[in-house]
Amino acid sequence: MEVNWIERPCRVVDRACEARALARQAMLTKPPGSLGALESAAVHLASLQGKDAPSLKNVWITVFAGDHGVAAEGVSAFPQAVTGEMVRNFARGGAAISVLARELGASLEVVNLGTVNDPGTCPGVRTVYLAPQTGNLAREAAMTDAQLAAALQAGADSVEAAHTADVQLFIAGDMGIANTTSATALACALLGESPQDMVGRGTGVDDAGLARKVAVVASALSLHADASDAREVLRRLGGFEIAAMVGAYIAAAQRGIPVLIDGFISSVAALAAVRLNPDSRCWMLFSHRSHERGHALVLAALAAKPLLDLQMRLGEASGAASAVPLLRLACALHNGMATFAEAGVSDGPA
Ligand SMILES: Cc1cc2ncn([C@H]3O[C@H](COP(=O)(O)O)[C@@H](O)[C@H]3O)c2cc1C
Ligand SMILES: O=C(O)c1cccnc1
Repeated sequence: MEVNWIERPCRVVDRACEARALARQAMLTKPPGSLGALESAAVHLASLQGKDAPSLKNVWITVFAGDHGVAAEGVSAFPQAVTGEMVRNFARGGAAISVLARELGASLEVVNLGTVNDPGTCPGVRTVYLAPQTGNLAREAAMTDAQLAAALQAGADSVEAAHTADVQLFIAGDMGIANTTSATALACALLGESPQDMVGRGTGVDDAGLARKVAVVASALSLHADASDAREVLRRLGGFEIAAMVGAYIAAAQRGIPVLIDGFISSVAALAAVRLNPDSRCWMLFSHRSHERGHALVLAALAAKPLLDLQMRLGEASGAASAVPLLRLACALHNGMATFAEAGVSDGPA
């Protein structure tokens, strides 16, 4: 039987290029390590791109959208109709990620996997219709096997389009009212954490909403406690857009395209991707620490140190997009600084 594509090997990272990048950093006119995370990011990008001069000229962003049945439990501060409305807003260029993508000169693709409030055909939106929404994970499995497979494939298809466009970085973003509930349940199940330690306010639920969210995640975890592996956990507790992000992260690692992880939702998808295909972890850079409560535990489980902590809690890939200018600076420093020898600056101990 053919191995499921999810399990196929990831591209091997270029360790010789990494060693050359580390050696170059040591020769640049600065005390070793003084540019901190900008140094390690440049070295990481060089090793992933297999280029002595890493570049982030062409950046690709896909926002995956999908609705969640669990919204019916009153776990979001906003109505479910917002998901479809925001798809239209992305298409018209008015969302935060639309502005950020324009500023970065990045390609922005929107993939609608199914919303209750159907935005219809919008320019720049690829529709991969799975259902109006997932099943309510507090009462049933979120997805069927076929829906999960199609969502994973939708993510891989975006990576294929990005590959054809010859991009140097892939960013995935999420849009789906109630998806912090889904992502939190998924993270709790994958990490064995308790809902009390993970559930946050998402779009800004009040204390009663927070208590409801904790109860919903707790009952979902007991309902799906017999889920046998990471794929089944993802099928039962995930969302269309979250599964598409998982598929995209794994496909990018297999294609050899570095990915920049966004906030909480994106990191939970990254965690699921790593559980399904552990070598995909090498291809991930982490952009920011979200204000959403559970993010710290998810980042710790991935041994991830994000570049920024701006108290952002939006999703849509907005945190990742905000970190791109820093990564571009990291590349420019790596490629453009003079070495001690070139500049005639003394590099030895005093
Ligand atoms: C106008 C608007 C734009 C958004 N863009 C991203 N999100 C973010 O908030 C939602 C998750 O939070 P919760 O679980 O509390 O519903 C997701 O749609 C996520 O992408 C938005 C939310 C709203 C309201
Ligand atoms: O960090 C995130 O991804 C996030 C946080 C709150 C709401 N939506 C997304």
